[in-house]
Amino acid sequence: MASIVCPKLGAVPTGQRSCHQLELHPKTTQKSTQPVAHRLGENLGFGFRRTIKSPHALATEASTPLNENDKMMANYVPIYVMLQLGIVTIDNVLEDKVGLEKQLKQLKGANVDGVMCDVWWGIVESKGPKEYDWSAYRVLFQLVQDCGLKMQVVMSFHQCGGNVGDVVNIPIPQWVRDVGETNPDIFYTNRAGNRNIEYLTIGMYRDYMKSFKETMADFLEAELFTDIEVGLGPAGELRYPSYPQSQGWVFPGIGEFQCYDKYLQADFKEAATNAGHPEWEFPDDAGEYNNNPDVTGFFGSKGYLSEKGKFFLTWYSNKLLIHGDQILNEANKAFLGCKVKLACKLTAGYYNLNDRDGYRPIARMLSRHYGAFNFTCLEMRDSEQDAAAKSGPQELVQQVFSSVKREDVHIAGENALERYDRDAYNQILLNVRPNGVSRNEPPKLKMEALTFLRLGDELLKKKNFRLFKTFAYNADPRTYSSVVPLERSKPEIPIEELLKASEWLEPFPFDDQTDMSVGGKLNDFIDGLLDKIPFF
Ligand SMILES: OC[C@H]1O[C@H](O[C@H]2[C@H](O)[C@@H](O)[C@@H](O[C@H]3[C@H](O)[C@@H](O)[C@@H](O[C@H]4[C@H](O)[C@@H](O)[C@@H](O[C@H]5[C@H](O)[C@@H](O)[C@@H](O[C@H]6[C@H](O)[C@@H](O)[C@@H](O[C@H]7[C@H](O)[C@@H](O)[C@@H](O)O[C@@H]7CO)O[C@@H]6CO)O[C@@H]5CO)O[C@@H]4CO)O[C@@H]3CO)O[C@@H]2CO)[C@H](O)[C@@H](O)[C@@H]1O
Repeated sequence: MASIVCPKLGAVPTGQRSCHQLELHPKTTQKSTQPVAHRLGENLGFGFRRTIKSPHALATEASTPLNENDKMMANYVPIYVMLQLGIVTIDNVLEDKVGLEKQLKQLKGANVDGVMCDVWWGIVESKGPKEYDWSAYRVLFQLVQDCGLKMQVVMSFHQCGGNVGDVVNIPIPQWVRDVGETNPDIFYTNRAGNRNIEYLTIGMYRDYMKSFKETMADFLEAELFTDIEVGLGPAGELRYPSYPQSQGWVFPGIGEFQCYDKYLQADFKEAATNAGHPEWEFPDDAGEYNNNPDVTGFFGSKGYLSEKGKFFLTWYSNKLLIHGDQILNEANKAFLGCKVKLACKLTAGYYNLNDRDGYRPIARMLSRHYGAFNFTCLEMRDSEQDAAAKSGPQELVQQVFSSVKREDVHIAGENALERYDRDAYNQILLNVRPNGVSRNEPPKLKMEALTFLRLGDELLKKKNFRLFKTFAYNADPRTYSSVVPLERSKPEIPIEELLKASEWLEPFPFDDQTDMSVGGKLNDFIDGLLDKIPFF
């Protein structure tokens, strides 16, 4: 890496909390060695009150022979907004249909394409195995459809509660938790033996997806759902429950490995024995949730770079890769032929080093399922991070974007935390089109979709919503194009082939700032004045 210190474990200086093993805390990147661009106030004449032209308008003006459809789609990034977590209550009721309808119409008026919604396992199958009750979700889907919006639905096999922003508590079904009472090893377990009941280690989700498909056949036929986000772990993300607030984790603690149940212990023992090292055990010096890495032997003293450390991390990260592959394979079978795209949410903290790309093998795995890679933290800038955390979200997004594109996989994005300010919007806009809008040809770099977190009173406050509308316009929402019918997954890719994609490659260059800015500090000042005018 010439100019950018890539997000990697190996580059973490002592005491820094970034780049942890795949189950650790979520902010993985090392800061860039380049000065972070502070762009406040530089954007006059761009974003305010639509003084810029939308990507669509620019493409339409172009003199090159793009056809109309190409022009429209070339720079287009569809935008979705996440619905509230408890929109269907734990009692399986869509409580405030009238209120929601009003909000959805506001989104539609802001040219938003669609909404993302969790479909909670803990609600739909709460009464017993295979006793599904989809009624409230059908009402919700009908409402969204009537409002002219599309949907990204999340197959939420995980618990709601215990992550940042989880304002409601929706556990996994009681009957599953009852099984856990008699056999707690079905849950992820840390070294101290604490069980985590957010998500199961086993794939028991096939029937749920099949039932969803059968019950929602009419909505599928009407192409209401564009994406099926397949829940692959806590918060719906492909990860271990390695930084649970419910067990006392706070940012930026390093988190803990979650492999101490008897099944994973036996699996590791077998793998180590096959590798000629029956004496190898899990690391006993990897620290606790809120440690700083330098106080641990495994990270601080570079145990992770030893032969044994590498073996463990490879085994641990491969487990996650295989888990994702297996569940996506089931999802692919369940939704085969439907006009939907499978998607998978990812976060930070994978086995990603100076010389090892932790993301591209995942993208390669996704490629065989025609899956999309949905990444987080689009809104975050390095300069906003606590220096002690040594967190570099900008480089992380850049790396992930590049790795995913290199595998020819669709990339989508979300913001990690709720933000309604110009800096966040501008950063998101930069990340969705890292080299800006292209006038004459499709942009080389572009995300395929964007989901904004989250619908609610805060977003719909007059000032916030006004700015959001400018942002949505600059992302250039248009009518969503049809998704092609899902094809059957390609043949399984051997793990060795997947891991070949961990070779480190230079990320694609990103611009310093978006060409679709929603403005800067001065715009905020003017907005403050406008707010005093009641009818504005
Ligand atoms: O419906 C779909 C699913 O929805 C939910 O899951 C989503 C979840 O809601 C999302 O937040 C997101 O969660 C992931 C995320 O993608 C991962 O990146 C990661 O998040 C970590 C994050 O990357 C880390 O940086 C860190 O965040 C800490 C942050 O860096 C610190 O600065 C601090 O933030 C404070 C902030 O400093 C403070 O100023 C204030 O900020 C607010 C501000 O005051 C206010 O004016 C307004 O502008 O809003 C600001 C932001 O709220 O508060 C901030 C928050 O306290 O602390 C942060 C940590 O608390 O750690 C993050 C992990 O905690 O991991 C997340 C969880 O895995 O994406 C999820 C998936 O879509 C549900 O949980 C799911 O069940 C649903 O399926």
